Amino acid sequence: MCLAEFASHYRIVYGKETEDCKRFRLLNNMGMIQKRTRGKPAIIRYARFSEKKDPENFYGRLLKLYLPHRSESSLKTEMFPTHQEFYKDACVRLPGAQEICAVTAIVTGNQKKFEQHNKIVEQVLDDFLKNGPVEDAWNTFAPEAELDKLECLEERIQGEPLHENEQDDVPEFTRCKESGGIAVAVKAPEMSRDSLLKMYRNLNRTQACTFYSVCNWCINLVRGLNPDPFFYFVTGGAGTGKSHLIKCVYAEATKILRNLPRLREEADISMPMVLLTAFTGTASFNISGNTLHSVLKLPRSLKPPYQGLGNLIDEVRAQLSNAQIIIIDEVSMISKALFAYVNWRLQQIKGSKKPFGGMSVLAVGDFYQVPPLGKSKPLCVFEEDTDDFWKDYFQMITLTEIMRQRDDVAFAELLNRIRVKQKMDPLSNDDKALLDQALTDPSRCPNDVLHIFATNKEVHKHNAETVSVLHANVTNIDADDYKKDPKTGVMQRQLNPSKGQKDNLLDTLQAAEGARIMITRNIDVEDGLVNGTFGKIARIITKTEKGSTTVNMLGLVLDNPNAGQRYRNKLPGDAGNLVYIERVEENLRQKGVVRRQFPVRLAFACTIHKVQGMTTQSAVVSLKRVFQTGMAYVALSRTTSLQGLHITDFDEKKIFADPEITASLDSMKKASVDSAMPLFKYLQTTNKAQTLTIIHHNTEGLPAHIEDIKSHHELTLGDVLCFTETHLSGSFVAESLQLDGYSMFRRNRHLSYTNLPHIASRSGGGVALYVRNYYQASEKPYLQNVTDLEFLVVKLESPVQALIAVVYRPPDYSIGQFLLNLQGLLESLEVMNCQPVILCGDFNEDLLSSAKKPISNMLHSRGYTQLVKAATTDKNTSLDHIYISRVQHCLQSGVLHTYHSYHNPVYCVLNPNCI
Ligand SMILES: Nc1ncnc2c1ncn2[C@@H]1O[C@H](COP(=O)(O)OP(=O)(O)OP(=O)(O)O)[C@@H](O)[C@H]1O
Repeated sequence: MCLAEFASHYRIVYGKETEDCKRFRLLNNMGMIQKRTRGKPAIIRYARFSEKKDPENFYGRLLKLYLPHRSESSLKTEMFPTHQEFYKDACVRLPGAQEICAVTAIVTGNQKKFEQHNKIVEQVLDDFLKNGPVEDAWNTFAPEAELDKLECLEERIQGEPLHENEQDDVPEFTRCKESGGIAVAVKAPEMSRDSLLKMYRNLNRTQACTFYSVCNWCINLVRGLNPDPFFYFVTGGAGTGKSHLIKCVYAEATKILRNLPRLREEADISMPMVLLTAFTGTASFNISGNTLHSVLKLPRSLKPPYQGLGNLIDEVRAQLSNAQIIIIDEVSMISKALFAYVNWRLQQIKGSKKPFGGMSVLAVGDFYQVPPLGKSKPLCVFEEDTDDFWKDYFQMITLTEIMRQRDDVAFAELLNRIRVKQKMDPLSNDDKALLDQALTDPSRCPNDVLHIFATNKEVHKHNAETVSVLHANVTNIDADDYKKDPKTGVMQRQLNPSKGQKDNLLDTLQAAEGARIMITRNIDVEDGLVNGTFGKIARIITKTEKGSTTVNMLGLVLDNPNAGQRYRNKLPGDAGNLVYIERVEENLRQKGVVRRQFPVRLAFACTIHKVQGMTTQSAVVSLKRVFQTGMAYVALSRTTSLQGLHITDFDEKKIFADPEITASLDSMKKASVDSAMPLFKYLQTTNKAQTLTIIHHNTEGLPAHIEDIKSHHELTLGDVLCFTETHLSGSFVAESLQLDGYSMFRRNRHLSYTNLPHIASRSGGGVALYVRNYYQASEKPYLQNVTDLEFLVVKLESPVQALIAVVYRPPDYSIGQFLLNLQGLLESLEVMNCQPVILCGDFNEDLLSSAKKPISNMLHSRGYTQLVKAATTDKNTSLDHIYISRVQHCLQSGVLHTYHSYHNPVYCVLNPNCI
């Protein structure tokens, strides 16, 4: 007995009314069967369950009992009005009545439980059968879920590009170009090296660790070391600097990867080495990237089976041939299906079965913010029966320092708590008191500040009200609708727009010069004209034709001054900052109607979904109709300070995170990026007061890099900083070259040579030494028999003793002569009778090469040990050395990272107690 067969007899067995079957099917189709359990469908569920285990199951036997001997008509005479009566009868007739009784008891129990609202359900179903499905049917049961559904549908429709061929041809209309290209270039103006350096300097410690980890991977790739791809997930609360980090990683990784031998020789370096992508147009423009869909040419429907690229494959392969890393921003908005597609697509493009085609992935986002559209679970939540690339590969890095609200620490900390607050968790009294400061009566909220609501309905209402309050001259711009004449097949212009359309383009746009607006369509992703770009209307341009006047262009001033470069200077007489947009065209849901309208809406207010990723000075946030996890958190975290935040309709229950997210993030693998800062890591576990840390760094110019040095997280941990290639000249030392808390000693190149004028007269070179003020230190300037050497010696007198020398050997300085002079220096150091002696510098002798190493050999022969074992330059050479006379003093040594010099700093931590 199969289930279908049983179900087809079901009506006969219960025979109450033939509508039952229809209802069952409807319920089933609506996916409501689990929730709307009535007695009968529930029994079908049990049948399915027991059937699997035992083909000779209860229902099978029931049917054998009732059906084989009777015709359908005789059965009908034996209809049972209720389950109970049917079971009573079956118990008497069927052998094994005990088992049946047990099942009956379960069924009766379930019936009581599930059928308690039977009457209401019956009524609703009758209504449903009579009137068909109502669009917001769920509203009665779950208003929040319905809102969610409708909003998501709307957002999705707005975000999707139209297919070229979907349009009916309306005469004389040129559509705006949809962007579909590959992200081969940075979209917003490329940042200057100076602005990038400023951003690198500002990286906080975790941001810097991540930055260096990725850069290090790139350097290893360039060095030919074939490192395994990385799969990092960078997360952190709103404003913790995820986008800032992405921009830094993208720029530096691209710079390093340009040196890949393969690229240097033959490849076209205009093709991207790093793919910079995000799910939405706004998020991609924010990071100067492109949408994931357009970069990987993903289809709209993600349903399996996987659709390959077809004829496009060669073109896309060529365009992505250099790509080594893909960065995906706002990954929390990406569904599992889309993520799986990204994997397949990259495998196809790269012709490799390795995960993501062998590329490294930097996924960035915050799962505590607004979740993916529709029903899809967030990527990080593990599900048994779906491909889980996330759990298998990704390692998490958490940014904790809030950068957006860094000047309002109390507010920043409050936001961190709100981010993870569960629905039933109460806010602490302190947090309540802090939020109380932002509670504002709606009538007292400033009109000219962005209002943030949960739903589109609230947004539309606020916009309509505000435009008439703030602007006297409001122009109503009706949509131009065209409808096909069924007789002639010609598109006819409609006198009035079709009203009540739920489409992307408005029936009537209320426009006014000075009014805040938001673009609602991806007009040009590369140029920043995307769904979610904010600005204001500056000019309304009309044209008159055949006596009727229509608006044909809007001149906008966009909040992001970099956006819309390609849409400027279209009309004489403006300041060049206006971005002109025209109407776009769209098929309405109403069949056969094509609409032309400006893809903008008023934006005195917008939804929470639209403000994700935005930073603003002030905003009014209404929590009234918040319906989803993370929404309140996103809304409340937009302003840079609590002072700029106004909250209306406060309800702490509206602030809630998804517990599944907390659980899944807790169990996620953590990336050990702190190994990118070995010195910091080591000193964290050590009593710093009992160590002496010495760092050597070839700065490639102290004046050019002093700011990089001051902001370096590990250089500033050194007690003694030995610098080579200071590039200083003259006797004057700028104040900016001083380091807070350190005393500076220096020796310029031209003072260092007496017999080698060709070196002395060259710019560059030079050495300097900074000693932390905690130590009493003195320079040993005049050493007998030491000439023609760029060196500096400082003696630490107390609280510990050590003799520290820094040396620079220019690459063209002959080895023989250099060795002689170096020997002179060592002899002078030895007679000072101070141990240990530490000699560090850039010797331009590669310890990793197979060539002879006369300098290190000579030092070894005099009892010195070289401490640095790894490469110290981008080219995998080890030119920067630290020699120590008594190796037992060394606790730790290694190489640090920088972005500003070809040379990486080298360090050692010594034990002064031993000294
Ligand atoms: N290291 C930094 N130094 C200086 N400013 C920073 C730093 N990191 C981020 N910021 C600034 O803090 C603000 C928020 O940063 P960003 O947009 O990168 O955060 P986010 O984590 O991407 O936020 P959201 O999750 O809301 O999108 C921005 O104004 C950014 O310029």
